[in-house]
Amino acid sequence: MSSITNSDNGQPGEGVDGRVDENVDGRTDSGVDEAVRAELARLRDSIDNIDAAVVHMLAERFKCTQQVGHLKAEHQLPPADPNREAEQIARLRALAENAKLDPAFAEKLLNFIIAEVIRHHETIARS
Ligand SMILES: O=C(O)C(=O)C[C@]1(C(=O)O)C=C[C@@H](O)C=C1
Repeated sequence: MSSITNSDNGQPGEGVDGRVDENVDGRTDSGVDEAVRAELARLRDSIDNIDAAVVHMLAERFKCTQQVGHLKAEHQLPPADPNREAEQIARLRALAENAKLDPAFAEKLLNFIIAEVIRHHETIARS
């Protein structure tokens, strides 16, 4: 091994300074360029933050829809409201287009979430 950051045990992994072993050509022993590894790690940090935000936003959305579910059950309203859904889909598709996100994907995602909400509403109505 020709590490330039690790002076000790000859094993791949972190060097004494906490950096990943890097060979003289800037590659780790696994063959990944150090700059590529660092860029991948930076992007994955952002992805992890975004995924956490998505989870928190979804949790807040489901808190609202649970309240809607109770309101609907108390007032004998049907779990699904297709007119409302059509408005939401049209709105979300427009938002997606503006944001350069595939509108078909945005629609599928919303339908997936709403299907789960309707399932929750039906459970609440039965209880
Ligand atoms: O707005 C409602 O009536 C809801 O029950 C919420 C919701 C949604 O998740 O946005 C879910 C089911 C309905 O078909 C429409 C919308």
